[in-house]
Amino acid sequence: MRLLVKAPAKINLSLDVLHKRPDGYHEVKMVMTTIDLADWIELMPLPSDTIKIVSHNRFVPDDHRNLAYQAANLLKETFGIREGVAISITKTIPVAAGLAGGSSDAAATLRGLNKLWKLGLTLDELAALGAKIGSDVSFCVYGGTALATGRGEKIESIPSPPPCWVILAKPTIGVSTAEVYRNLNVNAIRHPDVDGMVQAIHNQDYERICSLVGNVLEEVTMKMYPEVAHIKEQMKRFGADAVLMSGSGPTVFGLVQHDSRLHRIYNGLRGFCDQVFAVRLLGERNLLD
Ligand SMILES: C[C@](O)(CO)[C@H](O)COP(=O)(O)OP(=O)(O)OC[C@H]1O[C@@H](n2ccc(N)nc2=O)[C@H](O)[C@@H]1O
Ligand SMILES: Nc1ncnc2c1ncn2[C@@H]1O[C@H](COP(=O)(O)OP(=O)(O)OP(=O)(O)O)[C@@H](O)[C@H]1O
Repeated sequence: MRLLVKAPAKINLSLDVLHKRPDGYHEVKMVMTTIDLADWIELMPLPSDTIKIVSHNRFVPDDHRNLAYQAANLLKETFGIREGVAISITKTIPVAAGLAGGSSDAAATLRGLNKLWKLGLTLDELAALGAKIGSDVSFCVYGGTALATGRGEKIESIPSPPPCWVILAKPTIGVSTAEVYRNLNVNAIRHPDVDGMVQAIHNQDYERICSLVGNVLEEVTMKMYPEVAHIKEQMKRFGADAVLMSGSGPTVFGLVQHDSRLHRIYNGLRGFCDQVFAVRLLGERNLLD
């Protein structure tokens, strides 16, 4: 049996850092939502007891460093599985972009192998395993929209925001998440209103959602890469309703409700940025199953 699994990207509508923890991670409080920009993971059983990664993207490792490899390996070790699998990854999500591409590939691999190897694990169990691979993996196991706390692995699902377009523009740089967190001064943070964002989503109040978007990592990445600020300014100037950097960046996203404005923003960005996407929010969490 071959299995094809969708691995959607995420954006952070609100991202706050509360403090640095003794274990080196940062305690976060953030609202994340999946978007219809996705990698595809194909899982094929192998006769030998090995994990093989196939990817035609030169930025994606094809060995144990690949997060999808780590997901398969974790299941094999935890449940003593002797079967092999070939994992073919078709990338659409830009790499090292703040969109959780690798994390989503790992989450899709966990969901898919749960079926292929008939493990019968719940999403909560898969999410707990995912947290061992990376902080964003638990959210990606569920998808949809959530309030994430802890180091990002404690997930409370919330309704999805009202429908809108998401325009994404990625400058031609990749960002190291570890470096961005390292450069964050936790004593000089202007905290976004994450609770307000959750409330606005519950109320389906699009204008309020737009007014509350905020990400404390944005300033850090912008200092390192001024092109992020430039893209943000341009996206605002072209008429997006709200504009923010996702995760640790460098991708900037804009929310737009009117189709007419979408084309203007998209074409304007394409004038100076190679990687521009216009997609929809993905909707509720259980659409992934
Ligand atoms: C920026 C976000 O993408 C927002 O969703 C996440 O917080 C990062 O999630 P991620 O890429 O899955 O992060 P991980 O792979 O777990 O960690 C990469 C590195 O980022 C830093 N890190 C990550 C998460 C966190 N809450 N605090 C941290 O300080 C740590 O230095 C860690 O070594
Ligand atoms: N399946 C994968 N797809 C992409 N990158 C991967 C994958 N597995 C491992 N990597 C490595 O992880 C690094 C970060 O890539 P990724 O695209 O996941 O970053 P990101 O979108 O910034 O993640 P996040 O938003 O969770 O911080 C890459 O430079 C790459 O070397």
